[in-house]
Amino acid sequence: MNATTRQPILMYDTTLRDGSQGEGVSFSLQDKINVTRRLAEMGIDFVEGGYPLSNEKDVAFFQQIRDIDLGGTKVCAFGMTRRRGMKAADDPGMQALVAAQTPCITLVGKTWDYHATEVLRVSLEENLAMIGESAEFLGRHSDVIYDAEHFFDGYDANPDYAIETLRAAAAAGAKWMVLCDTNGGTLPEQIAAVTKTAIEKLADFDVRFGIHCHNDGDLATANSLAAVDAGALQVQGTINGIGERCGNADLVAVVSNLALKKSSYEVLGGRSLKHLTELSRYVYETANLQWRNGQPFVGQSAFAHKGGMHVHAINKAASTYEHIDPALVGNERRILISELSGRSNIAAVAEQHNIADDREAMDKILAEVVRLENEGFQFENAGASFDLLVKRVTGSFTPHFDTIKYRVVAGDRDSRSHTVFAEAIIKLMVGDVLWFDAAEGHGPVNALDAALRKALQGTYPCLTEMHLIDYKVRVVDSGAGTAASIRVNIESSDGNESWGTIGVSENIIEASYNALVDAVEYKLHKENVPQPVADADSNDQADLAESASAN
Ligand SMILES: CC(=O)SCCNC(=O)CCNC(=O)[C@H](O)C(C)(C)COP(=O)(O)OP(=O)(O)OC[C@H]1O[C@@H](n2cnc3c(N)ncnc32)[C@H](O)[C@@H]1OP(=O)(O)O
Ligand SMILES: CC(=O)C(=O)O
Repeated sequence: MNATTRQPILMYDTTLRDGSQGEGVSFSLQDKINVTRRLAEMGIDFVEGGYPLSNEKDVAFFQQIRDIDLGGTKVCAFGMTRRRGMKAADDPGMQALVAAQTPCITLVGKTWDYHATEVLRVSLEENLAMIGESAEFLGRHSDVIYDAEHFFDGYDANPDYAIETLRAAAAAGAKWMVLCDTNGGTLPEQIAAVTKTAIEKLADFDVRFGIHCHNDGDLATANSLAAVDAGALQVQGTINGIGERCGNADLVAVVSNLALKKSSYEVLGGRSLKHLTELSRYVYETANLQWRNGQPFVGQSAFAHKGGMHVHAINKAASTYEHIDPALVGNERRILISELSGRSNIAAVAEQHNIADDREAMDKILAEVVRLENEGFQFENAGASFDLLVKRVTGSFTPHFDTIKYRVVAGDRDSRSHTVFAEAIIKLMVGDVLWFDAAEGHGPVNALDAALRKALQGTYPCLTEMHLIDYKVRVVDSGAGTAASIRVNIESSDGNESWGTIGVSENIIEASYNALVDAVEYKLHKENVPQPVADADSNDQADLAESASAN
């Protein structure tokens, strides 16, 4: 390989096998097929689909995936060496692996003498026979990738025996030797030294090496990179690092570091990483897990800037506080507004308000943000409320309605349907028309939302497009140290855009109502809906539009 050629490092994804050993993770058959397709589109070289001895779902996966075109991506079935004291051909695990009909079979065997004698309760010779006979039997059907479980702990305890186990697999025809840091406690310098030695000791075999690291010391990515530098040509890991205990090496970070930081390697056949953030979020959603905001490269906070001094600098040059361009991995820069903001945060976020040159306006906005954060507000997830705040402070806010009063009765039980419901009544002025409405809902906020929109939809039909998509409540200590406040965050959507609003009060209903009002006002402002002009003839006597009705 000459100096300009990049060494390909193959990516082996075990999200569907080791990832599903993570607490709280379970994939349906369709999930597994969908994730496999996504991994193939990304250019992942190997996808470990599951353990065919383990369950019917995994058996069905291997049957169905066979008929799907995955381009150059190879599907692997995973299983352990034959059980002690039987022939490989008679072992149900071996038979299940062969029946999976995958181009590669990943065989896990014991490296650590302690595991062989204490866990499997076999002699060291029988363990070597189990590895060799299993690899030889499976190799008649598919390429064998040998996962040397506990390789680093085994090497530490008995280096000669650890190497013997690899030689047993290699002599039987296994194509890959994957060194596993199964307990995840090894340090990068040990990984590098032992990987290098293992490669040297097997120089007489035509085999390639890989690495499989767990994250118990929070070093799985660093350990994987150290092994690559020592000569490993395959990295096993999972998307988002999900997996047994503290998880596996996060392939998102491994791929990004190798592709963007290490010019001597090539991953994913040189493809772009611009769908990496999308893939990460897809896997979180499919596994029904919360995103990890602080996840390097693809997390929502990975390029989120909060400190005023940071934002000031990145407005001049993004590289002052960003290690890569977020677009390279499909992520985006975010500027957060908080009490730690400076004028630069305000100017960046309030770009559409054209106030970048108005230092006085920015100072006023900043002072208002600091004051409100002291009361328990937080604008990071309430961009729409911040937008309205800017309008209010700069004098460009005119409300579309004024609330006169509202009341909620919660917890009533309908004696016919036996359901618990809430009722809300609302009285408000739109221009010079008084609206008085009532609505029911599954809970107080649902009822208030329904009543508010019922009262307004006649005047503002575009409100029929919007609905609530998320509602969060939190108790917060206000800076004043008085009674605890309730912070309500509401996420609304109209199908084209979603927006966050906030309300804070000692009363949960009031906090919710304020967040709802902001949500509605934001929608009306973004649609440029004009505020109604009061009719001069009816100034002294408001029309009463009594539209209250039982739902
Ligand atoms: C490091 C890793 O992540 S390896 C993968 C771990 N993943 C999983 O365990 C998930 C899938 N596993 C399963 O579904 C089940 O454990 C099965 C179907 C494989 C086996 O189930 P069971 O037969 O009920 O066995 P159980 O799980 O209790 O114990 C493991 C058995 O495998 C044997 N075994 C464990 N590792 C190996 C190995 N590398 N080679 C041969 N036999 C092994 C043990 O000796 C034990 O057999 P014994 O009961 O005769 O002593
Ligand atoms: C093979 C495997 O999952 C491990 O050793 O951790």
